[in-house]
Parts: sequence; C-alpha cells; structure tokens
Amino acid sequence: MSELGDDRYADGSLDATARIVDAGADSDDERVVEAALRPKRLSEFPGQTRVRDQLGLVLEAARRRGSVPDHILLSGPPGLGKTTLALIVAAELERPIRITSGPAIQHAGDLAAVLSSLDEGEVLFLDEIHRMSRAAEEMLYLAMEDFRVDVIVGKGPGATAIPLELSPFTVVGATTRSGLLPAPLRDRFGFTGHLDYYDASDLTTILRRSAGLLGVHADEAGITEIAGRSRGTPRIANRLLRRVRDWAQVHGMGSVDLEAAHQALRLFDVDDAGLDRLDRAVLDALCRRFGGGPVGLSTLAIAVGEESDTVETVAEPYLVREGFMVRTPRGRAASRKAWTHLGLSPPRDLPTQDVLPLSDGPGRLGG
Ligand SMILES: Nc1ncnc2c1ncn2[C@@H]1O[C@H](COP(=O)(O)OP(=O)(O)OP(=O)(O)O)[C@@H](O)[C@H]1O
Repeated sequence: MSELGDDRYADGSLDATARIVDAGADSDDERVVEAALRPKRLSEFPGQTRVRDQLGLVLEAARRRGSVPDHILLSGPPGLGKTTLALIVAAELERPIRITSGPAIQHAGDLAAVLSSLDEGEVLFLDEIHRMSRAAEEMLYLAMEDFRVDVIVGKGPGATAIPLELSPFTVVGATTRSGLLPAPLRDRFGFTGHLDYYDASDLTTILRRSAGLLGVHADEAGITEIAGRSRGTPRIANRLLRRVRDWAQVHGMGSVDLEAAHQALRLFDVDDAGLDRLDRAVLDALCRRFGGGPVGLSTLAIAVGEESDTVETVAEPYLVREGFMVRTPRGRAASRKAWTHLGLSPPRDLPTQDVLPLSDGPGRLGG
C-alpha cells in the first residue's frame, strides 16, 4: 500500500517496465516483486473479463470524447488486482497517477492539498477508500462532482469558506469493504467494478507469465498444482510460486514441478484445498470451540487471535464462497464441508444442505 507522497507515473514506457521487471526478478522484497509482476495494460490482464471489458469501454469512450472518464470504484477481497487496475487506468489514459490511501487522509486539509495539486486529467488512486475520515469524505463528494473544494479559513463564527476550483481528474477508489462506503460517496462513482476470485485457468495464465518474468522454469503440473491452491488470488499464486521456486532451488533441480509444489506447499502449511493457517484456525475454532456456531465475528476473531477486520476481509469471503462457512443472522457457522475437511464428524442435527448466504457483502451482519 502506498502512503501519501508515493507518487508513480504510469507513462507506459517500455524502458521503465523493463527496469522494474529486472529489479523484481532478483529481489525478495514483496513490494518490489509485486510491482514487477503487475500487468501494465488491460490487454495483458488475465481474468475478470467482465470488469475488464466494461472498464475498457469506459476508458475508450472517454478517450474518443477527449474528456476525463467517470470516477471508478473497484471493490473485492485483497490481492485480486485493484491496485494493478488503477495503474492500468492511468497507463491506458496516458496520464500520470497519484497514489494515496484512506488511512493517510485523516483531515480534510490533507485531501485538499492532494486535490489542489492534481494536473488536468490526472488519476487519483485512493486505496482503502472506506478508511478515510468523515470530513475528508464530505470534501471528496463535492470535489468529485463539481471539481471544487471549499477551504475553511479561520475558526468559530469568523470562519469563512473559500471555494477553490480544481482541474478535472478521475478518482479510482479501491475497497475491500464496499458495504462500508456511505451511499453519497458510492453514488459519485460512475463505474463500479467488483473483482471476484479467479478460476484455476486464469491463475495458470498468471503463473506462467510470472514464472517467465521471474526467469523460473515451471512445468504445467507444477503450475496447475499452485493455481489450484492459491485461494483464487493472484497475489497468493505469485507468492506460492516464489516459495516453490525456493524449494526447487534448494532441494530440487531448480524447476517448479509437481514434486517441488507438493513439498513447498506442505512446508508452508497450504493444504489441498488451498486453505492456509488462518483459514484452518477459523474453521477449527468454529467447529471445536463453538460446536459449529453460529458465533459472532468478534468472538471468532478473538478465538483465533486476529483482528475482526482480518477475519472478515481476508479469511471469510473465500471460506464462504467455497462453502466451508455460512453467514447467518446470528453469526458465522461451519458447514458440513468444514467438518469433513478438518477430519471431524459433523453434529447429527447439521442440515445436509447449507443454505443461507444472507448478506450481499462483508459488514452487513452483526457480530
Ligand atoms: N489479473 C492479474 N494478472 C496478473 N497479476 C495480477 C492480476 N491481479 C493481481 N495480480 C498480481 O497480484 C498482486 C496483487 O495485486 P494488487 O496489488 O493489484 O491487488 P489489490 O486488489 O490492490 O490488493 P489490496 O486490496 O491488498 O491492495 C500484484 O503483484 C499483481 O501483479
């Protein structure tokens, strides 16, 4: 995640791309490698076909009109490509991008400073936009709609609002919790794209490309194994690829193959269903400590020693989607599949069919 001041310019230049890729191949720094592996253009971006096509249309139409495109909101679980798409938006528009995040904007003045320094057509990427302060959010509505902010000078009865005109710009907001965005802010986005987990075939495409960029030899069986255990998430797929590469270089023949994938994934606690330690801890607590639930989110989070937010945004969406966990009005419950996966016998009264997905996103249910 980038903080205020970490500005990058997406000029699409091939030289810049090549340099980043070289750096990534030799580096172990997660951020450097992530940057190296990001696709730079929509045409290179595998998966998320619907969002990609819709976004492509919005950008192309704006380009033909010679105008600034509508503001864009990207939502979805971590590691699915929201930041990557924001950088691609700027690259496709051939405009610079300014990167900041909700937590970095705690005062309206922080936002005013960023907005007033944007050039015409610039892309402003606001990561974790749901974590902005209320005052900054209110300033953002006005800025997005009218390209204007009111700067308040002075305090108390003598305070005056001085309107400041802004150059037209495009906000790309990213959030893992779209349900937490206030409606007036959500409504200011002309296009909203929801990113979903990737299927195995898209992940194999991503992994093949990443192996090429990292200069690692990887066979189909190795790639397929990693793809199937990556929780539908490119960030995890790329990370596992690097760990399997490590195993292959230390214990194997240097090539990412099935044996290397099996051994490395076992070492790093990734099970056959792709669940990691946190996923299994959540299911384990649900089944063993709470008899299958339902149990409130905060109680569950305490039981696994994690923040509620981490359980809700990182573990839960995938567990729900894969049918290991269900969300009920009274909290989270383990499904029959979860009991079986942990090698436990489900309680006799557990319904054979797990119904329930009651909410349309994280944050709606109590807990
Ligand atoms: N469609 C894709 N093709 C290839 N690589 C991808 C794709 N989507 C994501 N990645 C890779 O996964 C990593 C994480 O992507 P990114 O930072 O864009 O995710 P994010 O949704 O912004 O995550 P967060 O919510 O944590 O900020 C990056 O290295 C990126 O290259």
